[in-house]
Amino acid sequence: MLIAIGTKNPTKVNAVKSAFAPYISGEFIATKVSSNVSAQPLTDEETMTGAINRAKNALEAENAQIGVGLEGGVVKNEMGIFLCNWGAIIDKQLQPIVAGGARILIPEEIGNEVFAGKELGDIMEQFAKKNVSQNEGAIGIFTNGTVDRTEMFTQLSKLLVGQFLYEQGNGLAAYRLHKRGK
Ligand SMILES: O=P(O)(O)OP(=O)(O)OP(=O)(O)OC[C@H]1O[C@@H](n2cnc3c(O)ncnc32)[C@H](O)[C@@H]1O
Ligand SMILES: [Mg+2]
Repeated sequence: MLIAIGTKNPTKVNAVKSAFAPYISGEFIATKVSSNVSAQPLTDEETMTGAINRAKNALEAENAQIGVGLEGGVVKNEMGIFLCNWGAIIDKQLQPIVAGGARILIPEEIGNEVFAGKELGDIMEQFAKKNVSQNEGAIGIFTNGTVDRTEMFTQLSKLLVGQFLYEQGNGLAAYRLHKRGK
């Protein structure tokens, strides 16, 4: 089975491989695809849509059996600005399984810069004076290294593969999203 992962970011690729490998035997291929949403999603819906689009685009680009997409974003509510992450698995049925990742508050000044139009990855690079998004991630920086971006995406990927296996074992499509929004 060919499993196409819609990114070249090593935190995402390594997370999918380590979460899927114990359960699904197959070959993994990392492929750079569009998310068809903005580079910096600002809502749960946009972030989830980006994950679904990456999964679909990866499946099609590599003619794979399964496509996987992971997308990072931020969300704002009355309590503050939070990291948000979503992931999706898609197969030839093209109806996605989705799961969300951990979320933490980010400093207000950083969140405001994101909502003013900058990418979080670029802000974090300036803030930490090194590449963050392909290493520990903002989540790793702001949790003092207790949970890094790879670990967060690994748990998210386990949620995805677990739902996929549950569905296969039970013959249910309960976890498939049937509505795709716009
Ligand atoms: O190559 P891709 O897969 O696009 O990897 P990316 O690091 O750009 O990741 P996303 O597009 O999914 O994330 C959208 C933006 O949010 C940033 N981002 C999201 N979560 C982050 C985190 O935990 N640490 C650092 N940057 C993060 C990221 O760098 C982008 O600017
Ligand atoms: Mg990106």
